[in-house]
Amino acid sequence: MRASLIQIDVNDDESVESRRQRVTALVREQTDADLVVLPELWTTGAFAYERFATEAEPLEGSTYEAMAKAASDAGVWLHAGSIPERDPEGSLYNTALVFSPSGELAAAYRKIHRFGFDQGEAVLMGAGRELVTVRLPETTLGVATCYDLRFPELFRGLVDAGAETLVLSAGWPERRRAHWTLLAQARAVENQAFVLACGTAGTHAGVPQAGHSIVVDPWGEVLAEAGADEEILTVDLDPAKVAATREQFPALKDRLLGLDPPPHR
Ligand SMILES: NC(=O)CCC(=O)C(=O)O
Repeated sequence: MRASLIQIDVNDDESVESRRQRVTALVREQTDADLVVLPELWTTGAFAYERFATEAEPLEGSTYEAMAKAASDAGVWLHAGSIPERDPEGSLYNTALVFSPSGELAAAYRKIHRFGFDQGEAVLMGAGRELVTVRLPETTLGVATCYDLRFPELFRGLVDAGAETLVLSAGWPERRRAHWTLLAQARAVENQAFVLACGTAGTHAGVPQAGHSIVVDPWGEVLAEAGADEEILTVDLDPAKVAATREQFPALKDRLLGLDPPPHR
């Protein structure tokens, strides 16, 4: 299975419409990939809080339409990153969209853990409540967004729901890049799953982005890592490695919490 992570440069001096067109063209070029992944809130920028309300779209808005068409033009599964979604009642969500190779919406995931403590996304956006997995022919995706990376219980829930490839779109800042790499590897090792984590490059709203999108295998080995600038990171994965790792080193079967206590010896 070939995956391409498109680490987009998200800068304030490019308009949303220009970036949307540029990214659509990049996705359409990925005809050799099975799965294409984009970052979090790449239209506005994950830290451009003042633009969330003005740039918010209905679920089936301009970005949805462009990405659905790009997925079908390229014939790829497309995790289109996330959009600032405005629901019919007017509430905002940070919503990731996944399209099938025929351009159908396969899943929408509203980010569960919002970043900012008592400001920014945490107060502007509503919280998602549902875990989302997507069955592909080669693997099952578990979908998560940026700050979710810090919450291992979410990923364990995705694994319990059948996920073998954990896909994270992000707008992670440079100043916490060490956490990004460490946590991506930790999520892969503890869940014995692939982790595909796609971030942004550039600087928006005064926040330099980490870049360094990363692909980690179920043993925790880094298969590919981007640099700091806009880049397409392409990697070939063997989906059978998940089952092989879980069989050869069956740590997931030794979980005790939530199960019956071990018998007394
Ligand atoms: N957009 C985000 O969720 C940022 C997360 C972040 O900066 C962090 O967890 O650190």
